[in-house]
Amino acid sequence: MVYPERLDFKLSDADLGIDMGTRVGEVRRSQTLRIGRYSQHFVNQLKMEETPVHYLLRLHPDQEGDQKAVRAKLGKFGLQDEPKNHLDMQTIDALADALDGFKGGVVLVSHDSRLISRVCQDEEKSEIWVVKDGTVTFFQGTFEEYKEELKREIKAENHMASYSANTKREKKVFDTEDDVAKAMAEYTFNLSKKFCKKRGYFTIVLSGGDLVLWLKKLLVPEYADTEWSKWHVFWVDERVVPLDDKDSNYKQTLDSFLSEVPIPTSNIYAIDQNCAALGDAKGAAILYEECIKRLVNQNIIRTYKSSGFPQFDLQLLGMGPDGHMASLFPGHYQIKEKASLVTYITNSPKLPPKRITFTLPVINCASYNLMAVCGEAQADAVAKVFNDDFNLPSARLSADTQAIWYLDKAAASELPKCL
Ligand SMILES: O=C(O)[C@H](O)[C@@H](O)[C@H](O)[C@H](O)COP(=O)(O)O
Repeated sequence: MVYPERLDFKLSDADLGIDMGTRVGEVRRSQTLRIGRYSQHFVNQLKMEETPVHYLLRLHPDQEGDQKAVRAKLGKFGLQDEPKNHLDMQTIDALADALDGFKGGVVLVSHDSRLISRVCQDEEKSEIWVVKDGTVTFFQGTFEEYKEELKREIKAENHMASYSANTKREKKVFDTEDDVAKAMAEYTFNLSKKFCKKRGYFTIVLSGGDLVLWLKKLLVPEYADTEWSKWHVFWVDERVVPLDDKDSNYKQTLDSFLSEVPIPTSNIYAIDQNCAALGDAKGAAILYEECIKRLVNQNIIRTYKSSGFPQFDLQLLGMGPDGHMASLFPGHYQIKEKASLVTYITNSPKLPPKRITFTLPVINCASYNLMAVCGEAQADAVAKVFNDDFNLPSARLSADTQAIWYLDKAAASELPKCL
């Protein structure tokens, strides 16, 4: 592999991968670029009546032009690293005013939320980059939204309890994906029968991904006596896109399965239509949680023993190659959320980026959790889960009565023989 115009740069036999979101390019220094440095520690050398421009003119009296010309030469781009150190409140405000009025570009590195709030008020003129854990990531949103995100993160950390599984993880391996889909349908049918008889309702939670198509296996004559009218259908996670968008889990499930069975429309709980249309993930999560609580009050959804968390009869889940389940992704703090029933993410590694998701306590309170995973792409994550690598959200899956994994041979291919 050669790089254009860089014949001295050559790679052979290299296996390269580029992560989503990575920007690749070459950084070159413009020949006209001149870098100047003005340290605030020079403060003692400045005379009270002297501005930085005066100061520079004093050092370089040979500069051509008046003050204005010198100021113009000072540059169109400024890098300000913790500029407020040693400044009092009034001077910080003056700095903010100056930065606001500055016509060039500024990279401001600061811990001072007040200064950042002032300078990054206008989303059109500024953007937030978060420097954390050795990386810099672009934050999609305003600084106020970033502060709110931080508060949620801290709250989630505070609620973090040590993981303890309610039930032992079980598994069944099938020859093909089709066999997994059929077995999943049979499992669902049997539980529907059990709960409809026992309670007169069946609360079932679906997810997106391949599962949407596998549900079609329920449409065979064998399961014709399913009591569809008693079904109440929820989503463990949903993409916050308009309900008629091709990416909506609701739309996909409606098109492939729900439109084929007589489940009353009022028993199908999609996310709020307006929030979905506006891409308002936070609003969608709040309203979905309210909806769940309302159904708990109406005794349609049971509650889990003493904790009072909602308890669904069955959840059908899928896992991504990175080990995520629902919209709980590795390395994202939503997995630690213990206070809410439903939370949201606006930078999901799996697109689309805005999603809502049940939190781990809600997922694990379900009576039955069936995780169906097919394909070689997931084999590595499956092996990690069965080796109890709890960095993978799916490894934390449990249930009140049974947490069972249905795998095809390809997904199970990296499991050690002993497991
Ligand atoms: O909305 C979603 O994307 C899902 O609910 C997600 O959690 C899914 O279940 C897994 O990513 C598995 O997806 P696949 O079945 O496509 O591998």
